[in-house]
Amino acid sequence: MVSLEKVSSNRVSTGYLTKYKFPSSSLGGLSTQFNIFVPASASESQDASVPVLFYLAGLTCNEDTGAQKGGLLNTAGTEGIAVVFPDTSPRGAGVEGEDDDWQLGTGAGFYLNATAEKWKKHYNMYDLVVKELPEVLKEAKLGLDFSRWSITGHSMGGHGALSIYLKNQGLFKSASAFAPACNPSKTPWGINAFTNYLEYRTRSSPPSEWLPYDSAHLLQNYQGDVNILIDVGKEDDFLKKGQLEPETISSQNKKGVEVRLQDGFDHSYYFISTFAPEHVAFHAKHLKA
Ligand SMILES: N[C@@H](CCC(=O)N[C@@H](CSC=O)C(=O)NCC(=O)O)C(=O)O
Repeated sequence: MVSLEKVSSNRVSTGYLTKYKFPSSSLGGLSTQFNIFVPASASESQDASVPVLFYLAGLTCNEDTGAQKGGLLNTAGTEGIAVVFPDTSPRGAGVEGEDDDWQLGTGAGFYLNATAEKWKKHYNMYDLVVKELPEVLKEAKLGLDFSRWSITGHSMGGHGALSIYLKNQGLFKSASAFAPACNPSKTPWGINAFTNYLEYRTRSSPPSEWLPYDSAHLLQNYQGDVNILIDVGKEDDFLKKGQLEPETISSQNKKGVEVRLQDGFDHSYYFISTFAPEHVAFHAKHLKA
């Protein structure tokens, strides 16, 4: 039994946003924090259980960023969906250089399991999100139904949401992303992260060890139906700098994938909060089908 400690709780929308912390085995025993919004419908009757949406935030963010600025909770509340906001990396791992660069280390866990010696004890955000956190939440008996689970995220977190969805066929009902890094094995943030976090021996370019974390590659090789919604702002500086490459997804013309380019929007939470209600409604449709 994991010791889940309540840090704070705030009334919002139709329920409460509560912050918890617990020692994470995925993160080498380090304490990690997450926020969870639970709508009132989860506790109205003893056997009520609500569907779950995970929101994965981007570089330099933490468990508060999406909860406070994402604009997801009013629609989640009226739709009766719980929303979980994990942190973006371990904190205080003590790895040399982990606080030197905003694109690597603290705040930049890339939702993968590190295999390189230096990082592998603590930098396992993939296991935290996909395995450990759901188990901790099930044990806590908060009225969540993990047979109805969807995932979304922004930027690095959009990469996390799409790659986790595509790596785990059947686990999630739907995935969505705001300005995701779609092809990280070939774009600067991803190349930097994968070079550091992932041990690789292959001489291919990109190394084959990186491909299980590359959404464009995973979609290319995916057999079966998908439910994916992606929004990207046309005025996003990271789009212009080649970090996102949404055409590596849209050009595949897969049924069930919608990629929308939005006029005038940038990479910020103004963009995310504008489209967040539509993303929550998209997930609600699939979670309640
Ligand atoms: N400090 C950086 C910019 C960092 C940044 O823009 N982070 C984005 C996510 S980028 C991809 O994962 C973010 O969500 N920031 C939080 C916010 O509140 O906007 C720089 O120097 O460019």
